[in-house]
Amino acid sequence: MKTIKVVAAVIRDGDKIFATQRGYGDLKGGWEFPGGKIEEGETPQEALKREIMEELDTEIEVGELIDTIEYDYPDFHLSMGCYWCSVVSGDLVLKEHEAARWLGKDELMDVEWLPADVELIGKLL
Ligand SMILES: Nc1nc2c([nH]c(=O)n2[C@H]2C[C@H](O)[C@@H](COP(=O)(O)OP(=O)(O)OP(=O)(O)O)O2)c(=O)[nH]1
Ligand SMILES: [Mg+2]
Repeated sequence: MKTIKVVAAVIRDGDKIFATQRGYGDLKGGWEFPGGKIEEGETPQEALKREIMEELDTEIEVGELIDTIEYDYPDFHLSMGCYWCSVVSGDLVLKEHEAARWLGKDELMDVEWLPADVELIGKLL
């Protein structure tokens, strides 16, 4: 099966984290951490900064790796590096997503996460 390498930003502000709802494609409507596919020649950190600029018009600082999630979707294997991040500048403008929420710890289960994210949410709790 084909492996897709993805990076995702867990953007934190105080005790809340930023979740976004996918606006297009097969998984439309599911909640995720913003980010996307690593392109050839990029480090994970470079890819994540680029993706967040593209998707949210915001500059971030990429911190520690939280976990790498490995998940089998029906048609590909996902390998997703999830990093703690914080906003450096910008207003988190939704350029591709349908909606976004800042979630506190007691709200993390209030949205319908993509299947691969459920394990990560368990770890964040
Ligand atoms: N960004 C992101 N993708 C996730 C998460 N969970 C999860 O299963 N995925 C899957 C959905 C996609 O099949 C795959 C790649 O993410 P993506 O669609 O954001 O990639 P991208 O921004 O490069 O978008 P595109 O140019 O390919 O349309 O990872 C998550 O929390 N964040
Ligand atoms: Mg994306």
